[in-house]
Amino acid sequence: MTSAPSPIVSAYAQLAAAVRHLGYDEGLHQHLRTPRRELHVAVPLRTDAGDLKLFHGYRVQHNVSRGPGKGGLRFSRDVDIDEVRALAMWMTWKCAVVDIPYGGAKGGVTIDPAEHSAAELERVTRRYTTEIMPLIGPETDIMAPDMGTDEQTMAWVMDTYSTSRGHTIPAVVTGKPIAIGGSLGRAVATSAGVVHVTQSALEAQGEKVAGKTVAVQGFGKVGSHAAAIYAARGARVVAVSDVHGGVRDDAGLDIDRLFAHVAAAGTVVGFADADPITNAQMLAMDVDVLVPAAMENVLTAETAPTVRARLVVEGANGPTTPEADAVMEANGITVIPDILANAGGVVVSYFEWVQANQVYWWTAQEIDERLEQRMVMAYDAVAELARRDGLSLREAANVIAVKRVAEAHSIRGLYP
Ligand SMILES: NC(=O)C1=CN([C@@H]2O[C@H](COP(=O)(O)OP(=O)(O)OC[C@H]3O[C@@H](n4cnc5c(N)ncnc54)[C@H](OP(=O)(O)O)[C@@H]3O)[C@@H](O)[C@H]2O)C=CC1
Ligand SMILES: O=C(O)CCC(=O)C(=O)O
Repeated sequence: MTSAPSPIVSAYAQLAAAVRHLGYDEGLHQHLRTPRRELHVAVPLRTDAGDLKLFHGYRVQHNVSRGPGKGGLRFSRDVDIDEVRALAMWMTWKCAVVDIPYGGAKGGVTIDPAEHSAAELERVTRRYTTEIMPLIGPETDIMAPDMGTDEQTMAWVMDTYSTSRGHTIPAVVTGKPIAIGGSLGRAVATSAGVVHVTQSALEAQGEKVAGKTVAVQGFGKVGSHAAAIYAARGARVVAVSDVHGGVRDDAGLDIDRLFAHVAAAGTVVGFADADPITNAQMLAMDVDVLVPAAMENVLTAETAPTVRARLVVEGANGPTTPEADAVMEANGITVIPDILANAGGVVVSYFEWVQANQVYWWTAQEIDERLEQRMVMAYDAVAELARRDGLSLREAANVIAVKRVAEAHSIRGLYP
C-alpha cells in the first residue's frame, strides 16, 4: 500500500490529461499546476514528560482564483510537502467541480496523533496555527478537519486565531463544534455526499442503494458515517476496516453495535459475530460498491486487478493511482472520483462559512436538501460530459473543474 509513488505524481498526471483534453498551452498548464503559496513551518512541542520535540508543518494554497483557499488540516506520520501539494491541488478541483467560490488549500503536520495526549495535540495545533497565521483568515484561507484531526482541533485553531485578533472569528475554520458556530450536518456531510453520488450512479442504471452490498475501507470520520448511511438506506454493509485490519459479515454488519465496539476497543478488529479480514482481502471482495475512505494509493497496479466491485466510490482523497484507473476501466469498473465523491464535506463547510458570515443558522433539513441538490447537480454534469466526450468520470470531473479555474484566471486577467 505504501510502495506507490507520491500522490503528487497522480495529481500531476490527472491535471495533464485534463489540460490535453482542453487544448491548453504549456504556460497555462504550468500556471494551473504550480501552488500559489507554500509555507513550511517548524512546530516545537514540549511533551507532557518535559522533552522537546520538533515537528514539520505545511500549508499550501494551490489556487485562489475563484475565492479563498479552502481545505483540511491533516495530522499523520506520512505528511510531507508533496502530499500536501497534491491534496491542495485536489481541493482546487473539488471546489470547482461542485461550483463553490473557493480555491484549494491544504495543511499538514508530520505527526502521528495516536502517539500524543490531547494536551500535546492542543499545543501542537496552537503553535502550528500561530506559525501559519500570515496565510489563514476567513477571507484568505479557511481550514477544516482531515485525517487525524477533528472538530476539537478546529476549535483550537479558531481560538488561537481569534485570540490573536482580539475578537471571535468563527469563519476562519469550518468543521468546528456546533457550540461555537459549527454547522448542523457537517460531521456527516462527506459521507452523505458519498452516498448521494452512489445513488446517482446506480439510478443511471435503473438501480438504487437499497439491497446493494458495500465494503468500506477506513472507519474514521468519513468511513464510519458512510457505513451508517448506506445501512440506513437499506444497503448491506458486509465489511469495514481500519489501520489494524477489518471485519466481515456477509449477512450485513450491525453498524450501531460496531460503533459501540469501536468506542470501547478503538478499532473495528475484534467485533463479535464477524469474521476477521485483512485490508487486502477487503479490497478484493465481491461487492456491488467498494468505498476506499482511508488514505491515498490504496488501489494501485498491484491491487486494482483484484477488485471485483462494480462501483468504486472514493471517500478518501487520491486512493487510486492512474495505473489502477486504467486497470479498473479495462475491467468495466466505474470509479466515482474523489473530487466529486467526497465533496460533500467541503460543500457543507461552505454552508458553515456562509452561516458564520451571516450569523444566521440554517436547519438540518435545509442543509441536507441543499447538499443533496449540489451533489446530484455536480454528478449529473460530470456524467453528461463523460458520456458526450467518451471520458471516465474522473477525466470528466477534472475537465469541468480545470476549465472553471482556467476561466477564472482568464476573466480576471491573470492569464490572458
Ligand atoms: N473528513 C472529511 O471531511 C474529509 C476527508 N476526506 C478524506 O477521507 C479520508 C479519510 O479521512 P477521515 O475519515 O477524515 O480521517 P480519519 O482520521 O477520521 O479516519 C481515517 C480512517 O482510516 C483508517 N486508516 C488509516 N490508515 C489506514 C490504512 N493504512 N489502512 C486501512 N485503514 C487506514 C484509520 O484507522 P485508525 O483509526 O485505526 O487509525 C481511520 O479508520 C482521507 O483521505 C481524507 O483526506 C475527504 C473529504 C473530506
Ligand atoms: O471541509 C473542507 O473545507 C475540506 C475538507 C477536506 O479537506 C477535503 O475535502 O479533502
